Amino acid sequence: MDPLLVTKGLTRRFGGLKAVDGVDFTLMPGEIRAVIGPNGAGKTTFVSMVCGRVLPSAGMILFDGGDITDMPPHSRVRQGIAYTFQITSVFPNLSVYDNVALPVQRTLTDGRSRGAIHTGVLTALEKVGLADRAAMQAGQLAYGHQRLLEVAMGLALKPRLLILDEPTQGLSDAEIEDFVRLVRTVAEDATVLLIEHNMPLVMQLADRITVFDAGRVLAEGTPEQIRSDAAVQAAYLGTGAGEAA
Ligand SMILES: Nc1ncnc2c1ncn2[C@@H]1O[C@H](COP(=O)(O)OP(=O)(O)OP(=O)(O)O)[C@@H](O)[C@H]1O
Repeated sequence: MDPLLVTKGLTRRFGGLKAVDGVDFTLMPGEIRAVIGPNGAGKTTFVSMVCGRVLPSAGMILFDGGDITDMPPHSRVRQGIAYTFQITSVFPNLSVYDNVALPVQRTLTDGRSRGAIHTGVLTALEKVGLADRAAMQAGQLAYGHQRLLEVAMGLALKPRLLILDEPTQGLSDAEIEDFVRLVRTVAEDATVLLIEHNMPLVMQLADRITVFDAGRVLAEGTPEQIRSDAAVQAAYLGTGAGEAA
């Protein structure tokens, strides 16, 4: 099987700081990959380069074998890279339904078939458990539900790669359980790249974990391998990141 995503020597400098420093990374199709690491380790900068919001200072990004390093973000979306970010991107004055209808329209070649839009919106909302809130104004949703709406907006693009940046931030324990189920469902059709600070969730959900530290990959492996990695424990797990961060 060929990798879905590869980065080679991926680097991003901000002034004198190397936020991401020569990262070689490979993601196989169908994987659920978690990216973990201390605050400021470069996780968000890394995934931002994958989706095109931040341009690399050096290095290369391959998606499904093709070089996307210089491709604009909207073209990457068309290739199947969808992302949700820490800062909520829902339109608060639109309904939940209309928020999801926007990305659904982007996936339709004619863009106007009401039936196809309706089906696409409901499928995405049902996956995240928000179908019964379709008529609500998005800004009236609880914070956790707004995060789920973002995931629905990402799913509506029918991505091959779904990038989630701290999706469980602000979710209750019950919502996190639903989220775990949701990601497993998503992973039946797509590859998931997840930045997440909730370690029990990462250990439970990820097939593999990549640990960032100071812009570099400190370790990579299965949850068991990462849990027992001394360098990871010293840099991260030992610092109480399991409870908080
Ligand atoms: N646009 C920017 N301009 C300057 N410095 C930046 C910019 N974006 C990120 N940085 C710096 O790059 C480093 C990596 O930041 P990044 O947000 O990628 O880390 P992170 O691992 O995602 O952290 P967190 O867990 O806090 O989200 C940090 O030192 C940060 O201050």
